[in-house]
Amino acid sequence: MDVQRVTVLGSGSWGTAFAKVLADAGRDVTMWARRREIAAEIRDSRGNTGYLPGVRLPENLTATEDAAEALDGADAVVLAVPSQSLRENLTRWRELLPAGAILVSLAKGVELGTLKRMSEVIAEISGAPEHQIVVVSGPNLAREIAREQPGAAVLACSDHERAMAIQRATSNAYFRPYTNTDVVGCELAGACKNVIALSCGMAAGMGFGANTMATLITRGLAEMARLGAKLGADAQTFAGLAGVGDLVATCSSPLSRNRTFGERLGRGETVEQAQQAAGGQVAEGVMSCSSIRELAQTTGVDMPITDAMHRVCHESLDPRAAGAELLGRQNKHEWS
Ligand SMILES: NC(=O)C1=CN([C@@H]2O[C@H](COP(=O)(O)OP(=O)(O)OC[C@H]3O[C@@H](n4cnc5c(N)ncnc54)[C@H](O)[C@@H]3O)[C@@H](O)[C@H]2O)C=CC1
Ligand SMILES: O=C(CO)COP(=O)(O)O
Repeated sequence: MDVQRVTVLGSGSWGTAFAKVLADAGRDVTMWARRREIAAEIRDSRGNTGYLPGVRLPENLTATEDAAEALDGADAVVLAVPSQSLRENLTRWRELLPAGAILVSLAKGVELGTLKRMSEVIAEISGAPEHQIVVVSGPNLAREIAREQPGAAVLACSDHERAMAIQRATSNAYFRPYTNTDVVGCELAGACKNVIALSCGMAAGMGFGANTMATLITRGLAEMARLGAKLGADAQTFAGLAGVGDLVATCSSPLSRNRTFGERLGRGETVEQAQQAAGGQVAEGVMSCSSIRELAQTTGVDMPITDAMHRVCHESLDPRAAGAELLGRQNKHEWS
């Protein structure tokens, strides 16, 4: 199975950085951009300054605002739009997807309303079987990868051959992708860590230090892993790149949009103010805290940090009151 021609649908931060990873691994890449001027900038000036300032894109990467043109003849199609817009976007693209193309999901979220993981949404809308869908997860802050800082990722797919085809298509001097067959665990971990990063940002915004961060990261990991166990994920995944790896990167980096969003809330800004400051870029945890909370409630899993983030973001709970509530919960055994 050879993947040479790849289409990336979405030209935001991660879509562009991932397109560069593919191009630097020798693939021919065409990006689709919603805005004509972004497609023109990528094509003509080799940059996407709004999302990745200072990054020069390789010559074997081009862009168009025409989805049909972008998708023509693709061996693999990378879906690089925010989770809550994936259904709507994919519905417009589904007739254009080349038969048999591997569908690669970059989004980290759980759909509001349906509570579906992204690969489930992709299978439903595209009609593709699950073994044709590869999920990318791991500690992948787009700006670091676009600057060619060394990093790794997980490519999860029930079909090892397809995971390996995408592995070959993304391996380069600065990016090391590993394969994994635990699609459920990788997707849940990627979605949940954004919510925990919101909480860490919030704690930082309130002036708290390393102990508070480590507590939120560790107890966040515990609640993510509980949800994963309930939904059939492999426990090992949470100790790997998609679990603790992504959690540590996102919770501790000022480059994370989720952490930054939380930090603004912790400093006393409203959700609307934090949203405005994000300048149209997505902090997935703000929506996923609600869908993950509902998923936890319907499956009987205790996720107190996620519940608190939902109430801060959507029910006007004050971040300090949320912190006090988390500390005031009934005492318990660490692993109960
Ligand atoms: N930025 C990062 O470092 C990483 C992001 N991700 C995930 O990848 C997914 C995409 O993220 P980014 O590329 O960073 O997002 P972004 O906000 O930087 O870009 C989103 C792209 O999707 C397009 N788009 C199409 N329909 C849209 C809609 N209805 N609303 C908003 N944008 C729409 C935008 O025009 C833009 O090109 C997210 O689920 C994110 O969690 C995963 C790993 C790293
Ligand atoms: O998923 C990410 C890093 O792996 C990016 O996190 P943010 O969306 O918070 O920037």
